[in-house]
Amino acid sequence: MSTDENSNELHLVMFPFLAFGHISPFVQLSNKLSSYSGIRISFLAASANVRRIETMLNRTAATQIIPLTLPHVDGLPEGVENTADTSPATVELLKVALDLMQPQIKNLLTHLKPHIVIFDFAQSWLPPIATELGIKSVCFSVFLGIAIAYVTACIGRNIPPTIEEVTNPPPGFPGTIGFRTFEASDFLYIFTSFHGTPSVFDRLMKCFNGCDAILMKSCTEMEGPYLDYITKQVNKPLLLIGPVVPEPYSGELDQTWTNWLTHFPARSVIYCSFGSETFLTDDQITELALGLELTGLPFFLVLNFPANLDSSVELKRTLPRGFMERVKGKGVVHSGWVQQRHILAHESVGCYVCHAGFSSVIEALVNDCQLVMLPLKGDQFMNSKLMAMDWKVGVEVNRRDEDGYFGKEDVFEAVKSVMMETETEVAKSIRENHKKWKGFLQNDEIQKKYIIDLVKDLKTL
Ligand SMILES: C[C@@H]1O[C@H](OP(=O)(O)OP(=O)(O)OC[C@H]2O[C@@H](n3ccc(=O)[nH]c3=O)[C@H](O)[C@@H]2O)[C@H](O)[C@H](O)[C@H]1O
Repeated sequence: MSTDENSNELHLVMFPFLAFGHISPFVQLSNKLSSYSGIRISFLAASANVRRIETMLNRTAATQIIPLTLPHVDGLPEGVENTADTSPATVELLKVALDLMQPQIKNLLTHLKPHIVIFDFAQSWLPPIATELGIKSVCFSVFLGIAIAYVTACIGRNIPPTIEEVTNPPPGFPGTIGFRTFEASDFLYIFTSFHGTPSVFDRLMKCFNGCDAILMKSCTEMEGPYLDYITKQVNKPLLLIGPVVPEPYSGELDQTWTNWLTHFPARSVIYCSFGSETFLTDDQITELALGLELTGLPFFLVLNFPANLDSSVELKRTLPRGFMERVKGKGVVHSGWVQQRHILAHESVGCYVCHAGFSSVIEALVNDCQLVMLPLKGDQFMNSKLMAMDWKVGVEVNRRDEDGYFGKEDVFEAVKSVMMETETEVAKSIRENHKKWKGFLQNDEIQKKYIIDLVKDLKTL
């Protein structure tokens, strides 16, 4: 592809799925690229999401946000335009709305005339539209290579795999990482069709087949064998962003939390949270809360609930009886958004119990807290395996194979292994590996090199 003869400018359209877990990596990518001269970004966003994106996207003269109108879909309340604002019952209707946007997107692309449209897994209808308009399309995976590799292992199947097939790594799959029964059962979600729309697997395959290149939020140092495996499976150019480390939030940590955290000795507090849209079941909340109490360490527990529920009612309903009184002065439970990057950077925080959302684990690694993972859905299982079994930078809470049940003792044992038994070989090597990856992730030169190469790759697509 050749850029505009006169300006040599590369105009990119960004088009993420309607979820902030997806919008955020598209914003990170835009911010990395727009810091280079000659890159123009048009960021497509459903109207209701624009204000929040404005606070995240570095605005330059060459960056614009273009509001989209989400078509009406029966059952999807007006103004609900991202997964965090839906209820579990209506979340899949967002894909119905997205699919109805094809004429709007075609019209926009016709007028914007970008060189490349960078799009998400759900917009499987986009590559043919882009090709028809003479625009290159790049499918950007916000998931790690290891998760995508496992999906591409199913290429060529006429019917979805069975749970038994998913639990065993397919021939040629790098390493020995396979799924447990409850993880395999969760993985089968990608083969399920809702409201008559294509399954995630079908969408992803159409995206991969139709696009000009696949862009991964990863790099060879982090996931070389998995990226090689994907390349073999999809037979498309694989572009890499490199190690993407979220930019630190500006400003200070809220005074209330600073005051609370500062009460405790350095590296003693457990921060426990599950990202932007992962919710625990009642039983999981009970066992987690009791497990944290059992450690005897101070803790800051963040529990969120689907948008259609009242979180204060849910907290009262789900926390064990007498729990808040027993942990008074030592533990806090909060519902709602917190300044996670500030919290992880606070010197009192020594352990992060989390869902293994990729941004969250990276944020833990660039700080000094120990990583205890409790993955609950989708790519989180694979992210956690990469961290615990490949990189060996943290531990996973032990679970029952058939249904993923964990008890308070399992939470306690996992925390104990990294926070109290610090002289064991395992704990020592976890700390060593953490240090190594922290150095790698903080190396600006490596990050810059990947972005420079990516810009070159995009220009020559
Ligand atoms: C692709 C999708 O991303 C999802 O990610 P989610 O947004 O939960 O988690 P992270 O990647 O850790 O990202 C979460 C991001 O939100 C920030 N944050 C979150 C909550 C809060 O209260 N305050 C914060 O600052 C946090 O610091 C991080 O930067 C899931 O894994 C899902 O499985 C995956 O498919």
